[in-house]
Amino acid sequence: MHAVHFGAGNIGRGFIGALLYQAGYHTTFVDVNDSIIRALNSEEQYDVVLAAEESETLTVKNVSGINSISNPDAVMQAIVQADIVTTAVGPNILPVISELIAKGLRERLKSNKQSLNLIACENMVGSSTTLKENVYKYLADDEQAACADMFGFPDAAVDRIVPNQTDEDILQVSVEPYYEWVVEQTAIKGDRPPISGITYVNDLKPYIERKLFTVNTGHAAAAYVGRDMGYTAIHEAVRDDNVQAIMQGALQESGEVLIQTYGFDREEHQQYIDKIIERFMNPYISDEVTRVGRGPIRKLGPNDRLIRPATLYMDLTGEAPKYLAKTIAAALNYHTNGDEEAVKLQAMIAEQGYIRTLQIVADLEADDPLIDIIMQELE
Ligand SMILES: NC(=O)c1ccc[n+]([C@@H]2O[C@H](COP(=O)([O-])OP(=O)(O)OC[C@H]3O[C@@H](n4cnc5c(N)ncnc54)[C@H](O)[C@@H]3O)[C@@H](O)[C@H]2O)c1
Ligand SMILES: O=P(O)(O)OC[C@@H](O)[C@@H](O)[C@H](O)[C@H](O)CO
Repeated sequence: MHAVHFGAGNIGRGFIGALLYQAGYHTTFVDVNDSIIRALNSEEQYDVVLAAEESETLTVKNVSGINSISNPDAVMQAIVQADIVTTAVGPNILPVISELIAKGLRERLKSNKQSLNLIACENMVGSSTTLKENVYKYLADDEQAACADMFGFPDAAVDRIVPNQTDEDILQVSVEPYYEWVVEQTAIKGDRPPISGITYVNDLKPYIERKLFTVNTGHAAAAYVGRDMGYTAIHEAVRDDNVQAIMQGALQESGEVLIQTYGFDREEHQQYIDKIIERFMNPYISDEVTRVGRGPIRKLGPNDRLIRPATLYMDLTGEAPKYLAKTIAAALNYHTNGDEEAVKLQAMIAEQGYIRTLQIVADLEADDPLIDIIMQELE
């Protein structure tokens, strides 16, 4: 079996690649980072190290790589032959890889009559659906119709904390032991990919929203409030009582939204929150606040981990989402020169002020009450 995976980064190598290997696939990683691609082709394997008191190492074999900038034709051919295509490149990169995927699918329609599933493993609601919409922009109407018959784009939720890597072996990845990969089975074409680590569900929405509005909401609170208070690592930030109080408060608010929307059991949801906070505290992982806070404009988007639960909380309870608002305020104050979006956000604020910037990035109406609530917290 052959897998093509776009994005040989932290989660690509540390999670998806590992599960594909364990399921018996040869994985061709597609990336623009030439050092990683060269290393994959020369080593043909890499280590995934579980960051825990009793560390374990899995050697992921049967891997190779293609640089999509220098060898796009090889990527197209790999898509023609593939049994599954996955991505973990970041939501902003999905439009960038879509043209090449469209070319690969067009080529495949001519010679390979097997169905294919393409699963985007990005932290967003509707990642594979977004990939599909972008891929279809490059296909004519008749090609789209043929693709709709043959190719599935099941949405997915992926959860495993994989920090930026520091080992001198550029392929080695240190990961937390926990993982969850949930895939929407109703959108699958042909047989379900035989990957034992995947949980197939009929309705993905509760799973992706529970993950995004708990793991990622809590993580964002720790990162933005932690950064504001001078912390560099997540496990240190979450040990600060002030950070902890805001993060816990934000998770109670997003939890209320999830419980009211999906009918989750209150006690079980609290256990889910507690487990996640324990994961953030893992002393064997050093996760930088700048990785977790990366892309603040994306994270302040209307459907992302902060604005969406805050809006729903107001709608459902009629109350102010005080702790989510504190986190959003900290996100608006997020400064770091190494992050293009953080620099852009601060330039927008300097030029247009907080209120207008928030309206633009969060797509809020000028009279949305959330704006005032956030501004009060900002002060
Ligand atoms: N790291 C985590 O803890 C984690 C967990 C769950 C989900 N995710 C999601 O996985 C995705 C990737 O995150 P990450 O942490 O692995 O980031 P990362 O930066 O480590 O990896 C992204 C990879 O994509 C590559 N890339 C960039 N442009 C590309 C292009 N045009 N074609 C092919 N490859 C390209 C980069 O070179 C990099 O290797 C994001 O959507 C993230 O939200 C991450
Ligand atoms: O990947 P992002 O930028 O959407 O979010 C940063 C982290 O919260 C995220 O990568 C988590 O580590 C991951 O979602 C855990 O499953």
